[in-house]
Amino acid sequence: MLVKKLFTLVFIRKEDQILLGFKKRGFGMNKWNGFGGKVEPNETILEAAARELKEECCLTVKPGDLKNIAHLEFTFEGEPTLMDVRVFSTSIFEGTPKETEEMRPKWFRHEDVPFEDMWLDDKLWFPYMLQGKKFFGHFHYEGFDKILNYKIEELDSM
Ligand SMILES: CSc1nc2ncnc(N)c2[nH]1
Repeated sequence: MLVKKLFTLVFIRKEDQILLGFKKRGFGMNKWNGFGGKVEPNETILEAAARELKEECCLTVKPGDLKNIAHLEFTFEGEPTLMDVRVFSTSIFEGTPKETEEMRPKWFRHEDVPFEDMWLDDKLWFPYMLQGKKFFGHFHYEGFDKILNYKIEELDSM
């Protein structure tokens, strides 16, 4: 039976750019990604998203300004884990992105998003996000470098 683990993933937008962070250690190391991580028992998902963003690139957002734009699930052949990733986005933030021990932040134009240095699934669902759509995606991996199958469904509301 699958063990579900809840994660947040935050994308900060500014005009025609999106903020990504280069992960310097831990899970997803050496990949560009959004900001986020685990949800602690004593916090809401929105509070966790705002906390991780601050910890990882020193930006401050109000939890209430985070819009839930996607729900992603990741499963892995032969593994009992289901990663339940709640994706949030906002263009309302305070501060300037700063490098931390965890992440090196950088603004990217949409056409310059470095998919070759990101999780394989990102190039499949980023277009939905960049076009302002809401969606559900499930990606079934074999290891971390092969997607056996996936589905993406647009949603009218989250
Ligand atoms: C383990 S598979 C995976 N793909 C991902 N894409 C974007 N952000 C993540 N945290 C991701 N994890």
